[in-house]
Amino acid sequence: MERLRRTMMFVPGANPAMLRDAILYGADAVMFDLEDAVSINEKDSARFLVHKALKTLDYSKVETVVRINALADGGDQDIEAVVTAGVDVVRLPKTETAQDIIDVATVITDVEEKYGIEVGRTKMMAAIESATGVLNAREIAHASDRLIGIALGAEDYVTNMKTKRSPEGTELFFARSFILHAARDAGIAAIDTVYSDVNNDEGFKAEVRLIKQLGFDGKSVINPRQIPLVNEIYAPTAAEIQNAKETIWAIREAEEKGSGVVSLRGKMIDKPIVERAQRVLAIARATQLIDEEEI
Ligand SMILES: CC(C)(COP(=O)(O)OP(=O)(O)OC[C@H]1O[C@@H](n2cnc3c(N)ncnc32)[C@H](O)[C@@H]1OP(=O)(O)O)[C@@H](O)C(=O)NCCC(=O)NCCSC(=O)C[C@@](O)(CC(=O)O)C(=O)O
Ligand SMILES: [Mg+2]
Repeated sequence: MERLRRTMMFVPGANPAMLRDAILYGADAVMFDLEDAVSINEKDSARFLVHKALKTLDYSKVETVVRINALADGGDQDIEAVVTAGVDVVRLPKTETAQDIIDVATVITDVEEKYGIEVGRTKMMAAIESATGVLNAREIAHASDRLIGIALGAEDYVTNMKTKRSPEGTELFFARSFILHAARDAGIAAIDTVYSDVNNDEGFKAEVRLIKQLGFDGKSVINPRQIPLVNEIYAPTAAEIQNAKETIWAIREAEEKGSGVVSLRGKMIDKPIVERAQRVLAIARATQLIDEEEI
C-alpha cells in the first residue's frame, strides 16, 4: 500500500516552538512553511530554523515536506537549505505550468549532485492555486518523476477566481475534480486544501467528508486539533472492514470454482469491487484497525 497521506500539517517556518512540537500530534506529514506563513523579513531566519529542525529533530515516523518560495523569491536558497538537511518532499506553491516543476526539479538535481546526495531522493509536490494552474494540472502532474502528489491551494485559488469560499465548496468543485483527475491520471496523490476556520469543527468535518467522497488521499491542515477529525473520517468503519473481508472471502471461493464474479447479499462482486475491498483492508492494516496477517 502507498504511504498514508491523510493529513499534512502546515507549520510556520519561523516558529521554533511549533517546529519542535509538530511531530507530537500524529500528522502523516509535517509541512514546514517558508512561503506565505513567513513575513518577508523573517525569510532568512525561517530557512535557517527549518534546516536546523530537519537536521537535528527525529522525524523518522512522519514524512517531512517544506513549502518553498518561488525560485524568483529565494526558492533556490530554500531548496539548498532543505535538500541538504534531508527533507522528504519539496512543495512548490502557486504552480502554474509544467515548466515551473521542471525548473525546481533541475535546481534540486543540482543540489543533490553538488552535495553527493542520491539524485532523485528528494520528492516534490505541486500546489495549484490559480485558474491557470488548474487548467494545466494534467501536464503539471506528469512533469517530473519526483512528484508524489498535487494539492489544491484554495485560498489563493478563490482570490484568483474573484470569489470566496462557501460552506458547500461549490466554487471549488471544478478545481477539486480536475486536480483529482490529473493526479489519478499520473498515478500520484491528490491532497485537498486547508480549512481556515479552525474553531468550526462541524464545518471542517463536512468538508473532510466531501473530499473523502470525491476521492482525495487527504487534506492539508493548519492546526493539530484538525488531525484526529480527519483520521476519524478517513478510517474505515467496522461495517466497511467486515464487508471488505466478506468480499475477499466470496471472490476467493468463486475463483476456486473458476469464476471471476459472484454475488454477495444480492450485490455483484467483480474486479473493481475486489480492488476497493483490498484498499479498505490495506488502510485498516496501515492504521492498525486489523492485524498485519489478518486476511
Ligand atoms: C491557525 C492558528 C493561528 C491558530 O492558532 P491558535 O493559537 O488558536 O492555536 P491553538 O489551537 O490554541 O494551539 C494549540 C497548540 O498547538 C500549537 N499549534 C497550533 N497550530 C500549530 C501548527 N500548525 N503546527 C504546530 N503546532 C501548532 C500551538 O502552538 C499550541 O501549542 P502550546 O502553546 O504548546 O499549547 C495556528 O494553528 C497556526 O498558526 N497554524 C498554521 C497556519 C499556517 O501555517 N498557515 C499557512 C498555510 S495555509 C496557506 O498558506 C493558504 C494556502 O496556501 C493553503 C494551501 O495551499 O492549501 C491556500 O492558498 O489555500
Ligand atoms: Mg496559498
